[in-house]
Amino acid sequence: MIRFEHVTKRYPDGTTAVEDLSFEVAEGELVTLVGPSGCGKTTTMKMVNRLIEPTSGRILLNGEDIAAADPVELRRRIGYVIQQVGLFPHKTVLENTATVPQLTGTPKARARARAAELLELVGLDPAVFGGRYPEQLSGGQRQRVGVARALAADPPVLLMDEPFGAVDPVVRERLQNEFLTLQRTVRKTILLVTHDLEEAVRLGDRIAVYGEGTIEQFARPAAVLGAPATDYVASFVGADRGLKRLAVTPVGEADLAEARDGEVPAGTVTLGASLREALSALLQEDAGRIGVTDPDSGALVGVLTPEGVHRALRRAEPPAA
Ligand SMILES: Nc1ncnc2c1ncn2[C@@H]1O[C@H](COP(=O)(O)OP(=O)(O)OP(=O)(O)O)[C@@H](O)[C@H]1O
Repeated sequence: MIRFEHVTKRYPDGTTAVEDLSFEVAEGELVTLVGPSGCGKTTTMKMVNRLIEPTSGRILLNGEDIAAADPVELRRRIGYVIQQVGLFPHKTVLENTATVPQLTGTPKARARARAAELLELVGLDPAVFGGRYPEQLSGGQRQRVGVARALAADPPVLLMDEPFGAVDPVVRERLQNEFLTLQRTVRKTILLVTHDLEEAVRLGDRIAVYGEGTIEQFARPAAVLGAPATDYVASFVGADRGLKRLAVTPVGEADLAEARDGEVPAGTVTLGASLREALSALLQEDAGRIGVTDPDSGALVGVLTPEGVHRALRRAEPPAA
């Protein structure tokens, strides 16, 4: 779907931002680009929608060399979500979301109906939030509008640059989870830039770990955590791999104990929530057990205890390095 072939970008002052990059993102795949500041992630991404032109090499979108495409037409096929969401301050949430489809000729009523659906999809009730202005939203809500707006034009490809960067860790984790659920339905081809390894691991089907201007490892999250390809990746992944795994390991049915007769646990998480979320809920409960509910029906599926967390972590043990 997106294919980089020996792409190098040198800026006019001589800085080499990326060197000889080759990788491919499959259709419907979410690839995260992660690495320290200045390693070339944003440059990589902006070359896909031609905000930046490569010095050499080429980028193919669906087999077509993007250098031959009309940039405006190209950007219509590629959604772009950035950290500073860039909502129009004088337009309501609904108007912001409906902007692109309206620009491309969708009749106003239809664009708005679709915008309302998308707001619903990103967890914002259009009846409550549709009429608000961006300044009347929290940071997390603004980022959801940014995602809804990018999806409104229904582009097959999404570029996301630190899309959940501006919110606190708890909101961030919730947004990431919602986004993953959403991605299961919309199946866009996504390149997502982050400097946060946990985010990269949690969201990515595959991760590109950047060194300086080159990709050190391009692999599935479990492989990056469990079998770092180079010393650089190993040190970037860090010593606390076990803890990071909490964030990317979901609570599964096999980890649960049966609820006691008539038990109504005070704290709950949904099946599929991360172990980190579950552990955080567990630590707040004196009972040492929390309920786990079905994400669709809300019914109690079982209870999770610290032993269950341990079991889940062992189940998810990555391959030895
Ligand atoms: N217009 C420019 N002119 C010269 N050098 C640039 C330009 N834009 C970026 N660079 C340099 O290219 C390198 C890669 O920058 P890039 O923005 O791609 O990094 P990044 O990995 O996205 O960093 P961050 O996480 O800090 O956003 C850096 O050394 C940066 O200083």
